[in-house]
Amino acid sequence: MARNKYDIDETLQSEFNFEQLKRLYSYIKPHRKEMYFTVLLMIISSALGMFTPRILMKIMDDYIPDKNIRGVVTISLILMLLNLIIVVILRLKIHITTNLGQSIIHQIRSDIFNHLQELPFSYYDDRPHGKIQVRVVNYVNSLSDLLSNGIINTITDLFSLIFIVIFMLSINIRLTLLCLLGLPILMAVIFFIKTKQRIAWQISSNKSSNLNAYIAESINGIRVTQSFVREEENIKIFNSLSGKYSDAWMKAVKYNFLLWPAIDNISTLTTAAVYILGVSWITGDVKGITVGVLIAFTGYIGRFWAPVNTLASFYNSLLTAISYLERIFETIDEPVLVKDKEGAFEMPPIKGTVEFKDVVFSYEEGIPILNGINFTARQGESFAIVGPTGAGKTTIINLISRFYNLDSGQILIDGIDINEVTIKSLRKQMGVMLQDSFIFSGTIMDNIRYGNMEATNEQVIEAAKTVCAHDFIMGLEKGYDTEVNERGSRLSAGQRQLISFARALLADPKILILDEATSSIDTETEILLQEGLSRLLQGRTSFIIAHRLSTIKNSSCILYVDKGTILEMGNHEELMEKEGYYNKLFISQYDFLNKAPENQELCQQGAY
Ligand SMILES: Nc1ncnc2c1ncn2[C@@H]1O[C@H](COP(=O)(O)OP(=O)(O)OP(=O)(O)O)[C@@H](O)[C@H]1O
Repeated sequence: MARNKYDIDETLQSEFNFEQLKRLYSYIKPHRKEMYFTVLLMIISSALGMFTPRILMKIMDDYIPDKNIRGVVTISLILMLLNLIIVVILRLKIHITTNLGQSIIHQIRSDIFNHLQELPFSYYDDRPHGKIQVRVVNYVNSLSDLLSNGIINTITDLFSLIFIVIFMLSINIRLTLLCLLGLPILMAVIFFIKTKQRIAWQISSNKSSNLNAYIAESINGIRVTQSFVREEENIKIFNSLSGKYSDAWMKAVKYNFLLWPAIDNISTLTTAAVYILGVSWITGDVKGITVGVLIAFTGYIGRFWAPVNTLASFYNSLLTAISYLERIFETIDEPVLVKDKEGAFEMPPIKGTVEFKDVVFSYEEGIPILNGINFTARQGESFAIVGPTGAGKTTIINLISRFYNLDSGQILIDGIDINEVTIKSLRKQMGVMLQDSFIFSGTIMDNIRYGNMEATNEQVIEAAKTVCAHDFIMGLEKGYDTEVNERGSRLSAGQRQLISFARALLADPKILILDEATSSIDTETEILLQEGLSRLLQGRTSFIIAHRLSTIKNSSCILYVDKGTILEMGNHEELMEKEGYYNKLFISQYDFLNKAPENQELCQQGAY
């Protein structure tokens, strides 16, 4: 059972997790030199900006009363120069930070994707693919603003604040203290909303994940949806999920929006207080407070609240980012359950003996799927596995490639326990054709070559010829260079199977695993294919699952499996003689097919 579905929220972390920020820093660390340089530039720019109100104060209090026009002109030129330097610094900062943000994001995205490549089938069995996708793309992108601007702006703004307070103090201590009175009020607001805001963002990220999971599922299942006229139902589900996401987002954003009005109100109140008290202090002849001082001071007050605003935004994006980081790191930390054991060695060139010894396996704890499987397939033998649907056939062959870990027992290849060797060296020597013959976007040639990246074009064509795929490929407009879409939607199911069949063969494996490899291939092609297939199986150990029993009649051994147990084992003749499960299955299939007039001719040809 899937651990997670599109309508089930993922669990939330209950605490603000500083560990995630520490880990985020490990991505920033390699770029710290550029970061320090940019912060330095920004500090210079902000320090330069601090001089403007002071210069204005000088004009108001000295040059204008003295009618010193030369002084005004000189000072104006200095101001222009300062602004020019600030603009150049800002341009440089934008350039550096954008590159920086993107490199960090690229690194995080690569780490998730690389890890996803390692994760076992069980990880993908357990959760909707849309929820995985949203982490790699959307969540990582959401960090972009924080990484490219947020951190640098915050450090710079902290310095700006310090400068501003120093400048303000240097002008007038009394007015400065009046202005700083607003800060504790702001702190109280932040403290009040912080936990609610974090949880709101976590919920919002969950809802977006659910929505993405459903969109991915709907796109994958669109053919079934349209066949069963389920469009309206789907739209309803989509609208409900989308609505929940919008509501969650609005709620989270509302907390963010609480901060800005709070800052605005506090800054307006303190500015008003500075004006009112400042004017009354000027008229009351309080020492050190002049018109110039008041004008310069209000200039600083404006600048004081701007960085406070940025810091509050940073705090908001930090909380949002933490809800995404939680998911991103969770994916990167997902344990690779099927991995090389310490001291694992390279699988020597496989000869082909495969032995199952008391293999017990379950996908989920407590629900055994295989209950002690025992058999030995010797080098070059072809083993067929038959049985009712859900019997455990695919599970048996998936274990040979070690796609899952066993609960107990052993699988030995040439006498070596497959747990003892590296997974890559094991899988490289096997040709596997899974039930879902997946086609990647690219050319037909690329798709077949997936089985052996070093294969030449001639080898690819040879493999295609062996599995009777060559003729239909040559019939496509560009032959082997014809582009196919992901999942091979422009190919028929049988054509897709032939391509993945060729792909499996190209690896020239000593062990060949074919799960329903020929189920969608028409019977006439299959008759042709049988010949190629029997040539191909020579010298290789093969495991074939086929519902069409004609395909496996000539196998060295047939395993009849039901409910995770081998009920019968032997070749076709032996099992037919036994008059047990296999015999019953064979006769019922033969009868069924023979009754259909169009099949009679093919039956006589031996296709069934
Ligand atoms: N990823 C999974 N997680 C949990 N249970 C699973 C998983 N895959 C298969 N099963 C269960 O394991 C049992 C055996 O499945 P398996 O795919 O091996 O059957 P099969 O004999 O190949 O069936 P079919 O002929 O229909 O392909 C089934 O009961 C199935 O429900």
